[in-house]
Amino acid sequence: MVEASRIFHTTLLPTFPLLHNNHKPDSHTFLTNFPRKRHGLLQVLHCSVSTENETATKTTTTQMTVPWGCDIDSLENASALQRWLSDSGLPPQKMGIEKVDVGERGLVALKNIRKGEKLLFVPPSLVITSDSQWGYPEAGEVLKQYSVPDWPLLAIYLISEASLQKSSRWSNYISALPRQPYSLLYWTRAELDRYLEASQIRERAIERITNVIGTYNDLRLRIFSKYPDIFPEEVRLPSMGGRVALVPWADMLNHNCEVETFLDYDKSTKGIVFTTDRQYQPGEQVFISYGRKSNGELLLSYGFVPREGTNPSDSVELSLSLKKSDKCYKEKLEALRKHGLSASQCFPIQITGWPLELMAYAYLAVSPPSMRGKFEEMAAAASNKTNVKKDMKYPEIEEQALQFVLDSFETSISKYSKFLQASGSMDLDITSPKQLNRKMFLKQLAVDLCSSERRILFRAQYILRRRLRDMRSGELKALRIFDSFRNIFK
Ligand SMILES: C[S@@+](CC[C@H](N)C(=O)[O-])C[C@H]1O[C@@H](n2cnc3c(N)ncnc32)[C@H](O)[C@@H]1O
Repeated sequence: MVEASRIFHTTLLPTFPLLHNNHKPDSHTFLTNFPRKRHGLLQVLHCSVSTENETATKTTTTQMTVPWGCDIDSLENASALQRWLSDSGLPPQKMGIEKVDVGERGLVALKNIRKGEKLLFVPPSLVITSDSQWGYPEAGEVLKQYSVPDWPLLAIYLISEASLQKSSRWSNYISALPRQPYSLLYWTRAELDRYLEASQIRERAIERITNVIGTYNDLRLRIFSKYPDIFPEEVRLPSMGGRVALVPWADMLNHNCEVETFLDYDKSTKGIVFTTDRQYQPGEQVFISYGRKSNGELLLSYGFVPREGTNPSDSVELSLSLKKSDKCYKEKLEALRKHGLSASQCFPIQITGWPLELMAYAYLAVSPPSMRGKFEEMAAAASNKTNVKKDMKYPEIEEQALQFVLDSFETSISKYSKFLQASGSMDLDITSPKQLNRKMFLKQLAVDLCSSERRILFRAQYILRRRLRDMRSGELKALRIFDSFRNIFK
């Protein structure tokens, strides 16, 4: 549970237009007028994941939005949250919310903090889980009756509570959430295609969005349609990041790639804690780790990209493919499928190297028909099965395999370079200043991500070129020695 409580609202909630009738209209999210009192969830469920025009075009001018969350750099709501948490049982803290250089708002040490010290102690009563009490209990009961998994349940819970506004127990928390998350879940398909064409993270984002939509459609068919009073037809759920608890105070902590400390449940105090892995002076920002994630994964889930070269867990996915013209294409594909792989496969590349599985795939891709007896073992070594020998060596095709990998690196690098060169002059297709900020920001995130991914590929390219050069010059030397021997024995 607590493992999963590394919850970050940005993955769970989008911009959040709700039904209400006495708030300022928003330029890109609109809501229908609905009587608030009777149907808590009716209001709740007329919300949309979209921050794009899509929403506006489907709604009418009489619709209004309820403000929710705040600007990411707003301290006012964050301080109100801190006061409410203290009043609700959060023990005195050695950290306070402040404006910070990394992550806009964050938790900053108020006193000296020792290495190895436990911090936070958020009691279970202040953690949002699938067992939390619903402000609108009918909806909770229906969802539980259908055993809805934790993450969609929590997302619906938050929507529901947000619609209750001040009368929700969590209103201070909800008001402190950043209104505009930049995780890839909130990028439109056009934005993903335009800015992340070079990066494999685009596919991951599309996959995850498809997953969320699939879950929503499933819920709609199975549950919402059966309870139209509670869940009306127009329901649209926000994206949901697959987390199972929300920890209000803890999720003010920003991520640092070099920090090795994660949220945990402390049995003795029955609270959510983390143990510092370094000391902090007063005024220093305190960080946790959101997990050992690549820059692409951080952008995907949390909407930020760490500074280039600062993430030791950074990696980029390289796609390798069998050639359709390969005489043994069918046999190779069959061998791959047997081990859960396909004709096109992604492998993670780090600045320190690439996995053995990638080389095994490359061996298979370049091996001639005379090696068909080895296809099976090559495919097994390329798979993520751990009980097979991975460090295969086939000296007779090693050079071709390395060249094949190098070619794949170079194809990928040229895609990144094309995007990065074009990004300077990219027409953003903007119709409003608000959109301009968003587009500029997304473009910058894409540029940062692509630069860091290309950097890893450049390094890999350099290593491979050297390896091939050494190999070829070694062969040349051997050939020369062989020739001189031949001359001696002539
Ligand atoms: C759990 S919240 C942390 C609190 C957040 N800064 C706030 O003001 O609400 C996670 C969000 O903080 C920001 N963030 C966290 N770590 C960051 C980092 N290292 N660099 C930039 N932004 C970061 C991202 O917007 C992320 O989605």
